[in-house]
Amino acid sequence: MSSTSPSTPETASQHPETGTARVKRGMAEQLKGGVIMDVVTPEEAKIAEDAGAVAVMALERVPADIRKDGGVARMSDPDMIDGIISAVSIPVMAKSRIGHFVEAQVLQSLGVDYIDESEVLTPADEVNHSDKWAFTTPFVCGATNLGEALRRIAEGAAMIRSKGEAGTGNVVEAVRHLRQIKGEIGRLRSLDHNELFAAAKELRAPYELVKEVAELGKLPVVLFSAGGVATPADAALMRQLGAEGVFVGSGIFKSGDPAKRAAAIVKATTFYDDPKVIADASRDLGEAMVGINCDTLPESERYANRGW
Ligand SMILES: O=C(CO)[C@H](O)[C@H](O)COP(=O)(O)O
Repeated sequence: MSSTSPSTPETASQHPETGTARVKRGMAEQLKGGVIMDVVTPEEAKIAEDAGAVAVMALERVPADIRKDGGVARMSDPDMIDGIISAVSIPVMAKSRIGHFVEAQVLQSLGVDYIDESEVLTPADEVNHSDKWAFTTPFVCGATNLGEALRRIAEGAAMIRSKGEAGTGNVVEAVRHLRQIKGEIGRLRSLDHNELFAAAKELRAPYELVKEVAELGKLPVVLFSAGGVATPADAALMRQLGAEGVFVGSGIFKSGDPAKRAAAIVKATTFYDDPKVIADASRDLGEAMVGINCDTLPESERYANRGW
């Protein structure tokens, strides 16, 4: 395994029984260019699959409803996850709370294809994320900046999504976080090798990972964008800004015509650099979800602040 990359060797050899980083990261590679849709029932999962989603994400409530209803947001009911797995042939992801490694163990035992250790659910641990190397199931995690992304990768995440502000229907934070991550990667590339040690200290990330990103000019795992994508043009924007795919939740299932909007977002994600196709995909979609202005959102209601 040491022939892969600096971010993988010790983990694979220390945990040979739990699946290799190469396999886990490779699964995310297969989703590139696609849309991963939040679903809360088997019926929604079917709508997502029929619309062309590359995977679905099972959760208890879409983020807009978590915001509206409040309370503690947890892993979905196992029966619901089983139902979603049976309903579709595409990969099924499911969310665990940050640091709730027992929810993650349960999700792995249910046979989900990916676990999202997600800030959208109520964190279970205010200090520690789960040790993701301890699982055979790969994990995706959110990040608002490069240091956060690299800390999650050091813990074993095999895919990163920029966080955005889930459940707002407002793409502004998704843009901010993706630009932040891409901008910091660009800055690392301009440093000479002597400067990478100080950069690692500033990023609060392992030196070997920082060096790898500086050399590659990208993360060593797939980078998607999430949180607030609500229209075909939003999805295309994130792709043009460098996201390798998008997660969409509330924007689809809190809209007037979920099936139509889901298909339109898939089309725009595929043809993200063709304004004519995006224009056509944007026609006659019915009502978009009502959004929230992020500058009026109190700090305590910002999910992106969860995780560190
Ligand atoms: O956490 C997620 C990614 O795993 C959600 O799927 C995503 O953030 C949904 O946000 P929104 O409802 O704003 O589309």
